[in-house]
Amino acid sequence: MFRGERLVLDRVSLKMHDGEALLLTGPNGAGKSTLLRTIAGLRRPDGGTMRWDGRAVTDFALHATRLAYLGHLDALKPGLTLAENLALFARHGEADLSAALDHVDLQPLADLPARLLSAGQKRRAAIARVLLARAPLWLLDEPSLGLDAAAIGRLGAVLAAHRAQGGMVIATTHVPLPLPEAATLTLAPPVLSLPDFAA
Ligand SMILES: Nc1ncnc2c1ncn2[C@@H]1O[C@H](COP(=O)(O)OP(=O)(O)OP(=O)(O)O)[C@@H](O)[C@H]1O
Repeated sequence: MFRGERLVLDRVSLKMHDGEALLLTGPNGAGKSTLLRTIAGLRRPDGGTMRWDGRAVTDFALHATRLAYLGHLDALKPGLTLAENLALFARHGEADLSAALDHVDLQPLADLPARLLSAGQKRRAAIARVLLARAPLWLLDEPSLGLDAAAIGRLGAVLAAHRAQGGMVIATTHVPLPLPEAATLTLAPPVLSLPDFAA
């Protein structure tokens, strides 16, 4: 996988089964987010194959229905309330929305305009959105970023519940995450060459 002129990921291979979790680690610039976005179908690999249940992924619209992606941006509409924002993703009704808010302890803020949420509250809202997707594969880019200790505990609970139901989790992180028995894939530091600094 190239980013610009630079080969960022090369000969990376991974396999996941139901209920498993994988931590992507490595220094800044190693390609963790790039790998996660590639698995999410948001970037096309320059080489290699991605398979789901043994079949090459070619229909990326279908692939998108299998996963929930949590990136660095919160993607909340600032003028809508938290509940209105999440309702856009609650395909299984109000009870589902309410349960998701409970899981991240945001029920009391449901009617607050999203622009008034703190950074950690926005992160919790993004986790609620992941829950609402009801997808088997969760792709989480630094999910604990900005979360306080209590919120990290609740994140651990939702991750465990997801895996107990056969769900899979791939998460990038620079800090320990509440993901017991997760495998770890450590990406190598980026190789910087003179052309990287040119122009
Ligand atoms: N839009 C872009 N164009 C060119 N190169 C990019 C672009 N975005 C990222 N890169 C480069 O791709 C490499 C991998 O970036 P990536 O964001 O995947 O790393 P990361 O491991 O997630 O880093 P971090 O720990 O800082 O989040 C970096 O060297 C970065 O400079």
